[in-house]
Order: sequence, then structure tokens, then C-alpha cells
Amino acid sequence: METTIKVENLSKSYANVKAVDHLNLSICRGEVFGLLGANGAGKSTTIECILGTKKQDSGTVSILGMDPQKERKKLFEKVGVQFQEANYQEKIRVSELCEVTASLYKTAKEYASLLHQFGLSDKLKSYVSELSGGQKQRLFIVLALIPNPEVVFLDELTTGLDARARRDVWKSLADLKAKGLTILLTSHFMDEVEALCDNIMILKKGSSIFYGTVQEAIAASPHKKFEDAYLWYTDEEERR
Ligand SMILES: Nc1ncnc2c1ncn2[C@@H]1O[C@H](COP(=O)(O)OP(=O)(O)OP(=O)(O)O)[C@@H](O)[C@H]1O
Repeated sequence: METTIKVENLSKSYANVKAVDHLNLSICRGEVFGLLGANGAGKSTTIECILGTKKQDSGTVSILGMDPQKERKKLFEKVGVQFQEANYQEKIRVSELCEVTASLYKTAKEYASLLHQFGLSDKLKSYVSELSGGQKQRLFIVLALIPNPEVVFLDELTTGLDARARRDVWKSLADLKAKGLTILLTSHFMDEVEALCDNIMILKKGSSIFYGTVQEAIAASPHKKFEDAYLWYTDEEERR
């Protein structure tokens, strides 16, 4: 299997916080990988080091065969990123924002079909500021997919989406995965992780405390449900 992302011995500290501590992971083409952990566990820092927007203190990262620190521009063409809160100007329409985003890439995808896929066709002329939270969230997924990327980073994938919209997003991602898209996502919803992820890593204070499949995580815990297993892994008291 082709490796899309390889992280070896990655560490990154801020002042006195060890945000990421000797992480190792490997993600194949077409794999959905879930990076899990409580607030502050080190997920965003790990992702930023993989993207090259933060420089690690030590360790190596390879993404699509590139060093993200050295080949940021080339990487930019092939990677999509869903941002949580973006600083868009207030008075921009959905169509304009998609247009501007598409103009940044050589091989941009037709955004109208993406808006349709994510149930936003009727919002084309709306101002971004007028969208509901869930609609904005879906728009951010669309923006991440506009580059027609080989790898996409989805941060807190479906936070704020209603039940129907979540299922629709899951379905769309499964279709993209089938076409070979590699997906690295973070999520605080264990049903979502169970439905989507081939492999997961659970982080705690920057270290990996579990790496494998959801089934393996359940099997190695005293629990039958994944959410209970997840809490067991992350909850220190109970483990002692
Ligand atoms: N720029 C920064 N300066 C100092 N400390 C930081 C900085 N960014 C993150 N940290 C610290 O590093 C640790 C890891 O943070 P990180 O944002 O990677 O966690 P996370 O798992 O993404 O959390 P969340 O689920 O809340 O998004 C936290 O203790 C955080 O306070």
C-alpha cells in the first residue's frame, strides 16, 4: 500500500508544554485516519507539523513524498484543509468565496457540484455571514475539497451539523475515499469515528495512548462500546 503520510518521532513543545511527544504514525492512500483526544491533547499541533505550518522540534514528516517544511508550495496544490474559524471578510458571497479559493489552485474542481453534494446549492448567492453554523461548517468542507486534493485535513468534521447533514457528509466522504482520497480527521464524536475511520490514534498530553483500528481499541479495553472504550483510554483515574 502506498504511504501518504509518515510521521516519525515527532516532538513539539511550546515554552513549558510538551504538545507532541515522540509520535509515530503512517497513513495509506485512501485511508481515513482519526486523530482523537481531549481538548489540548495535541491534535492541532500534530496536524500543523504535518502541514508544515508549524516547525517541529525534532522528528520527521513526509506527506505525499514531500518534506512539508521544504516543499510547502508544491504541497499546497495537493492538500485540502478545513478550517474551524476562518477570517473571511463579512460581505462576501458563497459563490465569490468559492471562486477566490478556486483561483488559488491550478487543478481546482468545479465548485458548483461540491456545493450541490453538500446541500448548499441554494446558498450560492448568500453572504457567508448569513449562513447557519452548520451551513458554514459544510461550506468549509467544500472549500477544503475545491483544490481536488489528494489528502484532506478535516478538523472537528461535523461539529454543529444536524443529524441528516452529518449522515450526508459521511456518505460524501466515503465516496471520496473510494476514489483514493486520503483523509485525516479530528472528531469528538465517537459514532462518527466508528463509521468513518480505518485507523485511529488516541492522544493524551501529546503522546499516543492507542494506535490501531476501532475494533482493536474495543478489544483491548474492558468495554463493548467504542465510546466507553475511548473514555477508558483517556480517563486516567479509571485506568489506575
Ligand atoms: N501557540 C501556542 N503557544 C503555547 N501553547 C500552545 C500553543 N498552541 C497549543 N498550545 C498548547 O499545546 C497543547 C496542545 O494543543 P493543541 O491545540 O495541539 O491541542 P488539540 O488536541 O488540538 O486541542 P482541541 O481539541 O482543543 O483543538 C495544549 O496544552 C495547548 O495549550
